[in-house]
Amino acid sequence: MFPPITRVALRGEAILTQPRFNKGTAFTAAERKAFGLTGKLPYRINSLDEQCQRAYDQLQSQTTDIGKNSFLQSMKDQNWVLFYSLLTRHLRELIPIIYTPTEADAIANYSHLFRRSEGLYLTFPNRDSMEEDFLEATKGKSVDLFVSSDAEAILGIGDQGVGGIGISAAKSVIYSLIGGIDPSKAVAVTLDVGTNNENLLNDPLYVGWPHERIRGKEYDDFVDKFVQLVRKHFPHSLLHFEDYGVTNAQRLLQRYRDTHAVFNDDIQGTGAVTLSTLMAAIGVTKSKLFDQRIIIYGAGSAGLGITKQLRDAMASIDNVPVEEANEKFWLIDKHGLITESLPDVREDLKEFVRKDSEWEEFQSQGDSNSEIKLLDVVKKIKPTVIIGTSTHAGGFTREVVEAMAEGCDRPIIFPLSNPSRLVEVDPKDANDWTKGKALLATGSPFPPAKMPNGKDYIIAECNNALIYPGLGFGAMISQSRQMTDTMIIAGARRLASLSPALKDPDDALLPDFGDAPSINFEVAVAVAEQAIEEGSAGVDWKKEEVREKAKAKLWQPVYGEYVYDENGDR
Ligand SMILES: NC(=O)C1=CN([C@@H]2O[C@H](COP(=O)(O)OP(=O)(O)OC[C@H]3O[C@@H](n4cnc5c(N)ncnc54)[C@H](O)[C@@H]3O)[C@@H](O)[C@H]2O)C=CC1
Ligand SMILES: CC(=O)C(=O)O
Ligand SMILES: [Mg+2]
Repeated sequence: MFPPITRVALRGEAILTQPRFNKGTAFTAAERKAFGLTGKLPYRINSLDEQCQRAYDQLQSQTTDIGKNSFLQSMKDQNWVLFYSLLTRHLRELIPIIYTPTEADAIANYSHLFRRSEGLYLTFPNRDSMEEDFLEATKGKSVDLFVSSDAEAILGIGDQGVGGIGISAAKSVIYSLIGGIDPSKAVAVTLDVGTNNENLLNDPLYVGWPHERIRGKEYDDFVDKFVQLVRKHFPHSLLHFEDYGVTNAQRLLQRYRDTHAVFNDDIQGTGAVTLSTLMAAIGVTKSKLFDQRIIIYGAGSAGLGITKQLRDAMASIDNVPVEEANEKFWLIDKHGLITESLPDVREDLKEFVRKDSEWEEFQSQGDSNSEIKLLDVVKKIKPTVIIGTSTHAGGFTREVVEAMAEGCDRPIIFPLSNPSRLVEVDPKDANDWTKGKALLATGSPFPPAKMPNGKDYIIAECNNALIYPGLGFGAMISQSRQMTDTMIIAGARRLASLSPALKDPDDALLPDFGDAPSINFEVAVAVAEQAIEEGSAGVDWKKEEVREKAKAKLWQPVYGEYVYDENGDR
């Protein structure tokens, strides 16, 4: 339960400008007296409902999504309970404003929209004072969660330099809104190691470090200094990595995952939510994971994370050797199908490289035309599943989709690139071109498509936000020292079990985003139960106790009663 009484050491202007404690017109008469606020507020005392109504009316007067995003950003700077209450009451409507797709525009325009600090800015030229900066930002806090980004690959919009704080802050808000994590225990961090985005470097108003990205040992040492500060000062916290460039993302996860509870959302979160969605889809097609032939279009962080997650699940659920499961994947990147003879293939893709001998008819065409294109692969292998994580808008052309539909009864098509404008195929088109047979999920929200029988087909939102808050909350409440693969699979299986398509095959593959809080709670329970069962947990709970304990730890946006105490919180 929310603590009924909070002891607060701030008075007057100081409490009104502290968003964690500010209640605005909802301060009671007794609180106004105790905190020196009687002359600082108008007479009428409002309820939270009334405040939400007023804030919602004000929000509606904003005519653009980016205007609404800025308005909500200001609200977050003023009053957390009101901000999160308003979002909770209008979840489906407002998540796209504070997250994908609108947040992508806010990040791209970060230096022009800048109003005030959103978290911890660790900047390469200030590396010598990193510990002081870190301690200043975390002073007096018991931090459970750090959400960090170096902004090299923000959503599908690439390198955004210091604007990366926007994705850390948005992901952190989702943790509180959907995952029930107390926002006072979370810190959003940007590691500003420069940017290679020419537009930002040439922008006189750019507020980040205007320098090309540092690489190699200097980069590694800088990140390591940050990770070691997290480990030293908050050994039980979860460290979330978001939107790092593909090479660093994989390396950092491998480097730290045995020593701290680290989590890469693009790799592990996306892998998990896609596994859940695919499990729901194969429930409809009544087939096994191992029966699938899967094309991954865009072999970056998300593409490879999904591939490995699906491969591991295939191996464990269908009990097949990993090498055999690897054979079920065809990875395509910007130079076509990844085959033995393709130059400069990343080391981490090597397990999934296809043999040249299987593709000779395409490779004999010579030089640059020898790229093996998506359509070639679709025609030859007749995939049952095609997943897009390429940022290539429209990459799943009509020809591709129709060719796929010729090769299988219910094509499973997940164009997952964000924001919406980068989707590989508009789900409405994929639905029309397959005459309503495709089983669809996208990364950003899309309106329903019309089935041939006139009914709406709801497009599932296969976005890691439907699962990562629960994965994180589960790991945190169980005080797990690691986020293990088995904990992630437990969360993914729980999410899959909640799919509406299990009851009605014409229904959405995933639960509605409006239900994300209760869905993520179920995920968290599954993760914590698994952590206890396998011995990863730091708490000595019994599995049967997890649900009740988790409920008691959920943060909720409601006003508690405040008492002035000079030794209280500030
Ligand atoms: N729905 C979800 O939950 C998530 C969606 N995503 C989305 O997936 C996309 C990729 O994100 P990351 O993997 O983090 O980026 P990334 O930069 O690591 O990967 C993108 C990959 O696509 C490849 N690519 C670019 N153009 C291509 C083309 N024309 N054909 C084939 N491949 C091409 C790139 O070479 C790169 O390997 C983004 O749009 C992102 O928003 C990412 C994470 C989660
Ligand atoms: C959803 C997400 O993490 C991404 O698009 O990068
Ligand atoms: Mg991401």
